[in-house]
Amino acid sequence: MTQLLVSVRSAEEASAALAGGADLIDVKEPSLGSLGAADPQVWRDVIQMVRAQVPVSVALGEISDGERRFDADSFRGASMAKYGLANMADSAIWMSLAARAYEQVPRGCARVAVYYVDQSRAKCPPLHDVLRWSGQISATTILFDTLVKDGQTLFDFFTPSELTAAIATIHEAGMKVACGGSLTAEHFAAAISAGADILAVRGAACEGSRTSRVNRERVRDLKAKLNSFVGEGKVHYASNDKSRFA
Ligand SMILES: O=C[C@H](O)COP(=O)(O)O
Repeated sequence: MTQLLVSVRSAEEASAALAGGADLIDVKEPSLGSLGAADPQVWRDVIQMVRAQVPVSVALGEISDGERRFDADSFRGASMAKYGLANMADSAIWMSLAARAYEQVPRGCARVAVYYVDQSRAKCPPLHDVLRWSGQISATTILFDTLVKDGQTLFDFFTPSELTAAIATIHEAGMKVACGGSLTAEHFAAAISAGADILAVRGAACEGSRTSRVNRERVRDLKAKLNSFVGEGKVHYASNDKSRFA
């Protein structure tokens, strides 16, 4: 069943996301970018607050920001970790640079490989290269996200059928797929129909912009929307059938 991931920047926001029914909590600092790394003390605060009720993932920033060392202890209690690959498209050695950065993620913490769907703006490597490389870091999940948060969503860059095909390829490779990128409830049907395992949101869970606060009621509404598809199996999404899931 598709799960709801909510990105938070504090233990207080994690509490709101949990109370709203989030299935996974992701820690990031949204003012520092799409995958902005929060201070490891924030990771610890969130992990302590969540008390293993749901998995917690941590965002580690961009590989292109340069090597930032994280204390191995900071990852204690984190289930997943991810870096962004923005600005790596022109690097001949991005695969080894990125693989080296992931080496500091302890083995018990699953690695998530990220593909920015606004690839030309993000200047990130193409999807097929990210997938080829994901084996090098033993990634368990591929996250589709947008680098630039200007209102364009995942579906401004992927048609539903392109997303379906990409997810099928990733599933065949034995990995899960998390879909993010300014998704709102009205995108859920298309993403679930395409086969997404996880829907990753921040902006839609916040009171205002994605740098404002996560709101419990908003998370509850998003979870209710997701739950409305339970039992549907693959949602049969078609352009003339949107109203059923709107
Ligand atoms: O991990 C996914 C991102 O936090 C999604 O953020 P967004 O919904 O504001 O694009």
